[in-house]
Amino acid sequence: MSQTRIKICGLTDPKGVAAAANAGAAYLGFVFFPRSPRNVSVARAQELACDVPPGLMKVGLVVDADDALLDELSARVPLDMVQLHGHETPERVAEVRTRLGLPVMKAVGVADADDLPALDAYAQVADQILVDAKPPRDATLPGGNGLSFDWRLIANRRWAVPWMLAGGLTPENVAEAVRMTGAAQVDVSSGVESAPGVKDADLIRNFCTAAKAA
Ligand SMILES: O=C(O)c1ccccc1N[C@@H]1O[C@H](COP(=O)(O)O)[C@@H](O)[C@H]1O
Repeated sequence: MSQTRIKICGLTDPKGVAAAANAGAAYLGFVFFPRSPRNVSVARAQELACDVPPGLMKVGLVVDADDALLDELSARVPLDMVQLHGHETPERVAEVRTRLGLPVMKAVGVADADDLPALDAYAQVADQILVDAKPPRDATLPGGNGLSFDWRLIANRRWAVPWMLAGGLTPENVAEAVRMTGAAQVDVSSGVESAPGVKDADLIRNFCTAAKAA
C-alpha cells in the first residue's frame, strides 16, 4: 500500500468536506473562480474551513487573482496553501508567495513535450507544482474539465519541489496514473462528482481507496 497523498478539490458544502476528510484526503481545495460550478464565496469558504479537521491542508484555488482578492482571502479564510491556476508568471508566483506568506502551488498545463520546460521554471519559484492537463483552446475553465494527458510524458520525472498529478483522474484510473508517473500526490475534482459541482461521497471514498492502494 502506497502513501499517496490526495487532494479533493472543488468542495462546496459540509458533506463534501466530511467525505473527503473521512476518506483520508490530505488536502481539501476551495475554488474562488466565479465561472466555475465549484465556485465558493469568501464567506462560504470561511464557514467550510471551520469544518476541516486540524492537520488537513486547506487550499484556496484562484485564477489570475488580483491583490484585492488575495488580501480578502488572507484576512478572512484560514488557508494553508494557495493554488494558482491561471496564467501567473514565475514573477507573479513569487510575488503572491511573499504577499500572502503562504506556500504556493502553481498549476501547469501539459499536452505535449513542449509544455515540460515550464514545469522546471515554476519549480524554481513555487513550493509545489501541479501537473495538470492543458485545457483545450475553447474550454470555459482553465481546469476542472475532467481531461487527462499522456502520462508517459512525465513518467518518473522529478522536480526540485514536491508535485501533484491532476487532470481527469477518477476512481478507475488513478492507480494506473500513479504507477505510470510515480506521483506521490494526486488531485481530483470532476472525477468524484455526480454532476458538475456536486461531490459524491462514494466516489470520493473509492478514489482515495484506489489511490492509496496503488
Ligand atoms: O474545478 C474547477 O472548477 C477549476 C476551475 C478553475 C481552475 C481549476 C479548476 N480545477 C482544478 O483542475 C484540476 C483538474 O480537475 P479535474 O480533476 O480534471 O476535474 C484540479 O486541480 C482542480 O482543482
